[in-house]
Amino acid sequence: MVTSDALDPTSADATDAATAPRPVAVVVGPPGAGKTTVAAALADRLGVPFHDVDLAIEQQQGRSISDIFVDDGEPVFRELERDEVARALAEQRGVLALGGGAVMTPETQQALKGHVVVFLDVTIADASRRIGFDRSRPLLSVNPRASWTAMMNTRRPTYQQVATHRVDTAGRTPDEVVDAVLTALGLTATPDAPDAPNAPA
Ligand SMILES: Nc1ncnc2c1ncn2[C@@H]1O[C@H](COP(=O)(O)OP(=O)(O)OP(=O)(O)O)[C@@H](O)[C@H]1O
Ligand SMILES: O=C(O)C1=C[C@@H](O)[C@@H](O)[C@H](O)C1
Ligand SMILES: [Mg+2]
Repeated sequence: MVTSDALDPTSADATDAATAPRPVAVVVGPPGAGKTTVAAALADRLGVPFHDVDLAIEQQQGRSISDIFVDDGEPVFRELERDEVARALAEQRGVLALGGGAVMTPETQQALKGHVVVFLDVTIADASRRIGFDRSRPLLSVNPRASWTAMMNTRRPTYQQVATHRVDTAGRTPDEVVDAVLTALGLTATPDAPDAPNAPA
């Protein structure tokens, strides 16, 4: 399990309202930062559950995020997202990945206060290599590189404001990013988690 008592989801204080159990970490950042990939790998290393808000919305709605944007428009998606983030922050005890734009909703900025929030930083060069800008990202379907850059310029101050930790992903593999997150949070992987480097054979 995690080594920091303050962040241990199974700590004895878990029932105390003042120290209510929370996600070990909430991962934020723009499309292509690697939120889903890194949050899942981090959860594996720590031996805690992984929860992705984008995936949860798609499962709950029974349709893709692209379809929600096309059928109902972005404002409806943002309401669904706001509600799912609030639910996940209240219920999840593992590692949580938010959608790229979730932090721009004021209620979500408020809800993130007091949580451990990791901003995965990335440049346009790495983001475009990673995601290839296919049609599955509705906000990046026209002029993807220019749109991503404008989006990141607008959002960067908010990512920085909501985050308690920033981890640079440039030139790092997902496993190396996980190492950097663990170091930033002062945590070590649980030895018996299946993907821990020191897991028993
Ligand atoms: N550090 C990394 N180095 C190289 N490739 C990566 C890295 N992190 C993620 N990837 C790859 O980049 C792609 C996008 O990653 P991922 O879906 O995790 O990003 P995301 O931040 O969750 O994006 P979105 O906001 O669209 O959900 C995936 O194919 C993943 O394997
Ligand atoms: O950056 C964004 O605004 C988005 C990112 C994705 O994670 C999805 O939440 C959706 O495509 C919107
Ligand atoms: Mg994702």
